[in-house]
Amino acid sequence: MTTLRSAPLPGAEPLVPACLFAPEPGRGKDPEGGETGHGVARALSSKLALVSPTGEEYDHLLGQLRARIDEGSGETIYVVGAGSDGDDYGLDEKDVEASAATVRSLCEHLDADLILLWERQESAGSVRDYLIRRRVGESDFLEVRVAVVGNVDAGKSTLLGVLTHGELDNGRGFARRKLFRHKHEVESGRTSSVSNNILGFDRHGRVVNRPDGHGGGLDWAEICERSSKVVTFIDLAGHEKYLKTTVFGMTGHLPDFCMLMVGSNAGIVGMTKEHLGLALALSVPVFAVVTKIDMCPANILQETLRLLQRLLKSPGCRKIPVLVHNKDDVIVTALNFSSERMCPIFQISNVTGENIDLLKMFLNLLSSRTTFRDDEPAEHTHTNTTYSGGGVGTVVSGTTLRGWIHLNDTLLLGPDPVGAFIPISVKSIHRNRMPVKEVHGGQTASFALKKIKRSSIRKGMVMVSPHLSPQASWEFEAEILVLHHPTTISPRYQAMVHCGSIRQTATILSMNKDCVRTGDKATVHFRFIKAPEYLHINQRLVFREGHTKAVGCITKLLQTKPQTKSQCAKKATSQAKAANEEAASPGSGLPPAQQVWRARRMATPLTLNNCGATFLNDIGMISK
Ligand SMILES: Nc1nc2c(ncn2[C@@H]2O[C@H](COP(=O)(O)OP(=O)(O)OP(=O)(O)O)[C@@H](O)[C@H]2O)c(=O)[nH]1
Repeated sequence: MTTLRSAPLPGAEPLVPACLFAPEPGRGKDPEGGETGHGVARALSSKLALVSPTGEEYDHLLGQLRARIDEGSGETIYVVGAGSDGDDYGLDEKDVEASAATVRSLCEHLDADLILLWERQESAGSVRDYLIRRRVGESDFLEVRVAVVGNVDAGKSTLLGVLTHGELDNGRGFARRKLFRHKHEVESGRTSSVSNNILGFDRHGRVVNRPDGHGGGLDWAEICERSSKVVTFIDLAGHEKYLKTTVFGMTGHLPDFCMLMVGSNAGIVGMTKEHLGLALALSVPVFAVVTKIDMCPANILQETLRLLQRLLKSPGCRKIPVLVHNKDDVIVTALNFSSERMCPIFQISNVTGENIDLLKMFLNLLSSRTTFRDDEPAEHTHTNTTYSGGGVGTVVSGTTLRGWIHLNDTLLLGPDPVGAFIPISVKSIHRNRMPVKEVHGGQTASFALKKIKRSSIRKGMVMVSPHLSPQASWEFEAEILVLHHPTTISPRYQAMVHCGSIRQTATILSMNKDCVRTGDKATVHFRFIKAPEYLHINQRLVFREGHTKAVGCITKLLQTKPQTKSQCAKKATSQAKAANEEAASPGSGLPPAQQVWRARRMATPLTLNNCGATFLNDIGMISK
């Protein structure tokens, strides 16, 4: 059992090693009759392994399952009746029941729930897939973050409305109305900001969210209380106008996975490739959802699927697209999804509800990619700040990257404009609006802070354990790859750096080449223009300005010492002067090359279709 069911897909790595054993006579003994580890290992690989294990074998199983649950951030998929020793898959009814009883007993030992996902018939009998999920208390739940991207009108907000409010769409924007936050979004039907929506699954894998009608809807805290897993969707804008916000959503909200939405009638248009490229650059595993199959002629749907698969297989992408048709496909793709190469494709309709169940099942099987260790010092990044009345004060929200944060902990908040960190105390903690006493790495949370002004908090700030002795950097070195730039990039060029939740303009001070063009790689020395930031080596970054895009990785942190007060005052004066000049004559303060670029950009407004294709062509994602 616990092998990757059926043949692994080409190039996909099995999620778990083959294992498990059977208590056949002589198993686990060498020819002289002595016990051997090798014998147990061989036994572990048989499909009969769980039928009636010996004490030693049971302990092995327990250890193995515990390790796999830890590795899977609290859950794993277990296959009963399929060994890796070459025997035909399947067990007769008696053996399958005996194996299920063993798995149930293992789960009880580990305080985990056992959910039967699917039973199928193979040549030698039944094979069962189980989801095993560690039980969590009422105030805890497993968390997975999914960024939702795709071109405008692909049906992103509508799908989230359908999933999280349990009501189908009418094809004219009914479902998305429940999600929009701004009046102009309701009027235009376009998402402009990053918004979060949650979908809860209970311990039996059933959806917790309920339709709103007749007072049946649940608020976020109620959903979280009743869920053992909560999928948080980060709904991002499809329109190019809001690309800056969408890039921030992808880098700052640290999604575990990316759901790429494609309207079957429109096909691979506009920002689809741009968003896919962004997910690839940030190494976020992608699954695709093709919507509107209810209204799309069969030949157009097939053409969209063909182009999507071609795009995913192309050299720049190197994914393995798999069309998901049934529960079996869902389990196989979920098992292999963490390999990053597999890309399941769902075909759904928000109006008829076709295949929405398969998508929900898949979402329930996704596990967080954040590995978490108990002994790491705490680190939390901020993506949002609000002020709450009623004595609550300033509330910051974001993702805890490492360690534990408890109520009343004292942490260091920073960096401020001069790179300093100040001690703060955590007054209250909420996860998805549910009050909790602590959070750990991989979880999103909001913290109410004592004696902190809202104006002193900005995006990109962190809250870290004092043990980390944090230092902010004005300058850093990064290896970058230019995905698209109309001319050349050279020193003194400025653009926005997105790095985690940091979003700040930086200047190129120097590079290991005179200039770089589309497709070039370079080692670049950057300097932030406004404030130093808290960075890590190996952190991914996106560097962009208009159509210019580069991706990279931080290789060196430079100038970490805070500046002196006089340096700061001097800088503030020169910045104020530059701002006045810019206001009087826009663009005049830029280096000459950028002035030309700016003038050209002003003259040619961005169009929907020119950006994404060029971008992926540049990185060879479209095979010519
Ligand atoms: N017939 C049909 N219409 C759909 C389906 N999904 C979405 N729609 C309609 O398509 C339109 C666009 O859907 P949205 O959810 O606003 O698209 P979006 O991708 O969120 O667009 P932005 O927020 O601007 O990025 C709405 O009128 C929906 O009712 C579907 O599966 N079938």
